[in-house]
Amino acid sequence: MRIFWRILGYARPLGPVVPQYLVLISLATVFSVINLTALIPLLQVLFNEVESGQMVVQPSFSWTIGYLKNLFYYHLHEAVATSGRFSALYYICLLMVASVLLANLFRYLSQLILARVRVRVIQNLRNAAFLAITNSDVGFFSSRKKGDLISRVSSDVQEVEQSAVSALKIMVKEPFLIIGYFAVLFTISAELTLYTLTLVPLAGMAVSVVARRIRKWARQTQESLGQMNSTLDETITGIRIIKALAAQSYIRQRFVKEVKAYAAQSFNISKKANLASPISEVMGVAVLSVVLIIGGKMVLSPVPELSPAEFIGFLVIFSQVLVPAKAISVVFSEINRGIISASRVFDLVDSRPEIIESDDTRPIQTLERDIVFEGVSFAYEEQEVITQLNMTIPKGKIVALVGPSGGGKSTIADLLCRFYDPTHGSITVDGVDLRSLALNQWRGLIGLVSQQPLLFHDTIANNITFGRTEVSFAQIQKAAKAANADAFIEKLPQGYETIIGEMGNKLSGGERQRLTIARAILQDPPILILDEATSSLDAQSEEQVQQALFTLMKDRTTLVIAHRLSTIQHADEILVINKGRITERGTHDQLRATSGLYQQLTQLQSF
Ligand SMILES: Nc1ncnc2c1ncn2[C@@H]1O[C@H](COP(=O)(O)OP(=O)(O)OP(=O)(O)O)[C@@H](O)[C@H]1O
Repeated sequence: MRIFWRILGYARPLGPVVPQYLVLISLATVFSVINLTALIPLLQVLFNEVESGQMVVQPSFSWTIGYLKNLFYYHLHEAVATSGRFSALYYICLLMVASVLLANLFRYLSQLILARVRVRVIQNLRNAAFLAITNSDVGFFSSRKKGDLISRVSSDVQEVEQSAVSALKIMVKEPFLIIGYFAVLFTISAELTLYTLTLVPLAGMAVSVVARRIRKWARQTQESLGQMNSTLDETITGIRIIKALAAQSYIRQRFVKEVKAYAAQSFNISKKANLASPISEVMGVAVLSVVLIIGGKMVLSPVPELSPAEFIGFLVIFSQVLVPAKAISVVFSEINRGIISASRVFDLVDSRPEIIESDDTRPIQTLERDIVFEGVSFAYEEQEVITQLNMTIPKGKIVALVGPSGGGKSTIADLLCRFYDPTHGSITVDGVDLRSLALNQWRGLIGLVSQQPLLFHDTIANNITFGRTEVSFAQIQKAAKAANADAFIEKLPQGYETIIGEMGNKLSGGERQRLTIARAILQDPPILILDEATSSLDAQSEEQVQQALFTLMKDRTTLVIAHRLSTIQHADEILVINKGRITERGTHDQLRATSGLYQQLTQLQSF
């Protein structure tokens, strides 16, 4: 239930619509009740229970249903006396049509309000989940499955909409009707109503047992869905490799297995969920029969406590009570699914990043002097991947990291971006610990050109500006020119407005890289992290990318994870990183003169 209230909390700022809703639903209820209750006088007229000529005294006013009833009968008697039974019938029918019209009008208006609430809840919930994803640490994503995260933001939120939020509709509408109907039932026969009141909860209990079972299955179903999404995502992303390895049948088998598990679990849920309705229906009819027996006795006794018309009216109204009661019981079983999905979404929403700003955060505008790693060690889990690292990147200089794969180069770059904090030692920027700096300001000073260019299914211009709106077309073009990208862009059919496909898959590797370089040039960050691409480009492409990189690195403080000899030759210091430690350091010429790892690597030319 706590989760349910929390879901409703996402309706903010729609709180002020509550009174509006209450008024509308009350009116809808009143007219629905009038509509059904009109049946009793109708039957009385038909059964000749309202005798013509019999006049009653006009009742004196009071705030009770009894007053309304008496007033109605006063006018009914009058109508029968003056115009005859048939006209009375005619008036009652008019009353029924008018009341059903009004009831439905108010119900429609109240449902519009609920629809607004529903839409708002889902909108806010989805945004909150996405916000949590964008706020999460980089490390968060290595321990989570992408498909599972996607399914939390998409299908879990949808599940909340379909069940929990729809349940809201029933839960705030039907109780009003039940109360309204019971009020009338009480005025017809308090005794009979009391009997029925003791029986209704029995029916409810049976349904709640079913509801509890459903929870268990619901969580598993959503988890299976996440698993399926993961496989789907991996397959689409890696379709080239899957085909090249002829692994289609392997991946299909995996997917088929997951789909089967999902199907089995959702069938289990349906088995239980569909039980709710028959159980409540059978219980409903059982309760109705008991009422028939007790009420029948009251009508048939020598001194009837109820007239036949009242009894039929009672039964009709009581059968209507069962409709909302049944709806509520079904909702209780459905709501469980929504609650499970909601708790999966809230898990995500509640995840707190570990990398946060300290209370006394210091602002940073630019790099003045240097970045210093002092005794830095780092472990992702148990195993240390960086050990006692000392290095200085002076302002305006290029420091290159080289070394065998898995040595820890990317981890050093991640530490510099503060995607992770060192487990030991410190990183200082102009003498200030990185952990004390305003995080977003610091990251804003860093331009990251990575091995896997992040490109979106959007135009070239938008991929270069990357969310910055204040940039003119001339600036975009200038950046593209500096990155050696202008020539190929101009040749494209729509130039800068060409859509480049998902992850830029309509461009070549070299073109993609130059586009991200153009983006970095436009961003103009004082610090640059360059994770060079290992993928081999042809000589011409390589030359163009290289030139673009030199333009980019000019006058910037650069940490480069180097894979090309040409970049390294210009580095002010080269650090050879092996198994998390610096094993050699110096300039290209100095290191080449030694007979260490660096010399071996240069002989391979690419590393
Ligand atoms: N998210 C992670 N969780 C756990 N271990 C990780 C994670 N990322 C990297 N590692 C491990 O840390 C070590 C260093 O990895 P890193 O990516 O920094 O190496 P690298 O020198 O950049 O390699 P490459 O040149 O192949 O990109 C490796 O042993 C790797 O398996």
